[in-house]
Amino acid sequence: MKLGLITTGGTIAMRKDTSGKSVPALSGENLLDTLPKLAESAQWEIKNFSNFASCNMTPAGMKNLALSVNELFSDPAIGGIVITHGTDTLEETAYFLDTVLSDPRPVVLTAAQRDSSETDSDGPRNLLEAMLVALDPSARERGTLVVLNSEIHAARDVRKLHTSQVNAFTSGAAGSLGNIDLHRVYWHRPPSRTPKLTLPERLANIALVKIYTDMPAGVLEAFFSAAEGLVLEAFGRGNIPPRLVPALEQAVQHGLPVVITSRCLFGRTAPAYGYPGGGADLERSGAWFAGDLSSEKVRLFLALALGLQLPLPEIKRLLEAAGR
Ligand SMILES: NC(=O)C[C@H](N)C(=O)O
Repeated sequence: MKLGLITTGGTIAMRKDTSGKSVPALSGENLLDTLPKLAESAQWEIKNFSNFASCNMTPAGMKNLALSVNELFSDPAIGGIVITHGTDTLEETAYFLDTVLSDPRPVVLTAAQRDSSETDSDGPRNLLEAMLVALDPSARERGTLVVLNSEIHAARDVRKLHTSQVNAFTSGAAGSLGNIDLHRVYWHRPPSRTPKLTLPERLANIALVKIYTDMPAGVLEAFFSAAEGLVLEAFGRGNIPPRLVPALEQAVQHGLPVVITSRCLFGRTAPAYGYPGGGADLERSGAWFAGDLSSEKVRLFLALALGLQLPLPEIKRLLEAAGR
């Protein structure tokens, strides 16, 4: 089968420099050279999209990546696409692609936590297993997938939880979609359906603000002029210090969508508390809730939906469906 390989960079494509620090080094061709089995098992169409650390990825870059995926898929002989990416922002790119891609063929993101200079780098195995998933006929129509450490994750659920370990990625309570064992792909569950959006001409500029104890209202207000929408990463179930509520209300009155997420890694936000600054107070002030979708993913969803100029009530409905 013919597969596409799009390389964007990340530790998987890095090597140690003379000072012992990891820096970008390998092209797509170099990556395939690391494992003869990769070259044998598929015919590859390589696209070296970029070679940077994933702190350089942007929503505009994700949009270009989506266009590159669609361009590769215009070849009916391509059965699936593997994308290599840095782990730092991988879950964002995966979610963006999952939201805007509609082709049933698998798109599988993979990465590494240890660069290619390490004798026990996780890159070659991750790349090989990502290829096995992309080649698997039952990987079709499962949305954008993330393969690391022999696990297959759904883009909407996956998060990087550890800075350095090879088992850094988890899907929390939702669990992984499947795994790879002795070069065989096993599926545990279908992915949950998430709303799809078309690619807008322009992506809206959304600020993600982490709320902290004793945060001055002025700090929050400083974001209003800089953004077309706000994601407030609140405490717990979705609560903020009461003195920030008038600022939130003001943002809503200025027409900015304000979405409450949580600094808790797992579980849903909800307007469950009735005290000042509690979720019910925020809902009354016009804020929206997005279930268990992470702050970063809510930001991308808003950037796409506002970019499409969808009416705000429609965006609220879609976001609630995205957060389930
Ligand atoms: N493991 C990695 O890929 C981390 C790297 N800093 C990146 O995101 O590009």
